[in-house]
Amino acid sequence: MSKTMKTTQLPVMEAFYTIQGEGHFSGNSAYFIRLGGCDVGCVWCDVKDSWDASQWPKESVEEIVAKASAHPGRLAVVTGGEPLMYDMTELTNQLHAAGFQTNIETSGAHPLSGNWDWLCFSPKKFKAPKEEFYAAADELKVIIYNKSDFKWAEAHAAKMSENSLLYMQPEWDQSEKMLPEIIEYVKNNPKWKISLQTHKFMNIP
Ligand SMILES: C[S@@+](CC[C@H](N)C(=O)[O-])C[C@H]1O[C@@H](n2cnc3c(N)ncnc32)[C@H](O)[C@@H]1O
Ligand SMILES: Nc1nc2[nH]cc(C(=O)O)c2c(=O)[nH]1
Ligand code: SF4
Ligand SMILES: [Mg+2]
Repeated sequence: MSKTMKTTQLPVMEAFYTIQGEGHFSGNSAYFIRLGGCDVGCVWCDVKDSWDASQWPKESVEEIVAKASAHPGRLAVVTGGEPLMYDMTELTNQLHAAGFQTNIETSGAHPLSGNWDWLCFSPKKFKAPKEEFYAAADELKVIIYNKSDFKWAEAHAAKMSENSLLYMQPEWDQSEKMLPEIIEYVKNNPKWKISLQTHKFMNIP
C-alpha cells in the first residue's frame, strides 16, 4: 500500500476470541472486536469503561483483521461501545476478504454503515434509534430492566420486519427479579424468545 493512502483507524478497547453468549448466535465461537466510544449513556451498561473513545488505542483495520485471523473461528462480532459511531465499511469489507462472517451488536443510535451478515439491534430509551434499523435488523434484543419494558419492547417489535427474531434479555443486575416475569411473558407471547448473557455464567469474556 502506498504511504499516502489513508487506512481507517479505529479505537479498540479490547478484542478477544470467545463464545458468543447472547442472542441467535449464542454458543458459537466468535472473535469479538470491542470499539471504544459511546454517547448513548445506558444507566445499566455493563461496559461503561468503553464510553470514552480517547482512552483506547487506535488500530488500523489491517491490524485488527490480522489479529482476528490468528484464531480458527471465522465469525467476527463487532461491538462496543457503539460501533456505528464509526464508518464500518472498511472493517467489514476487510473482514469479509479474510473469510469472516460479520455480525454487529448495535443500539441503532447512529447511522448504519458497513456490510453485515447479521445485525443485532438493541434499542435504548436513553438515545432513540434511527428508523432504518427496524428493516435492517436480523434480531431485536430488548433489555428488560423493569416491568414497563415489556410494553416498550412490543412497540419496537411492531416496527420490525416479519421474519426477524425477537429476544428479551434480562438486565444482568435485575435478573433475579425480572427473569420470572420474562419467563411468564414469553410463555404468554410465544413470538418472543429469551436471551441470557451465558458468557457471564461461564465466566468467560
Ligand atoms: C455493551 S452493548 C455494545 C453494543 C451497543 N452499544 C448496544 O448497546 O447494542 C452489547 C449488548 O449488551 C447489552 N447489555 C449492556 N448492558 C447490559 C446489562 N447490564 N444487562 C444485559 N444486557 C446488557 C446491550 O443491550 C447490547 O445488546
Ligand atoms: N461472550 C460474549 N458474548 C457477547 N455478546 C454480546 C456481547 C457484547 O458485549 O456486545 C458479548 C460479550 O461481551 N461477550
Ligand atoms: S448503547 Fe451499548 S455501549 Fe452504549 S451505553 Fe448502552 S449498552 Fe453501553
Ligand atoms: Mg457484553
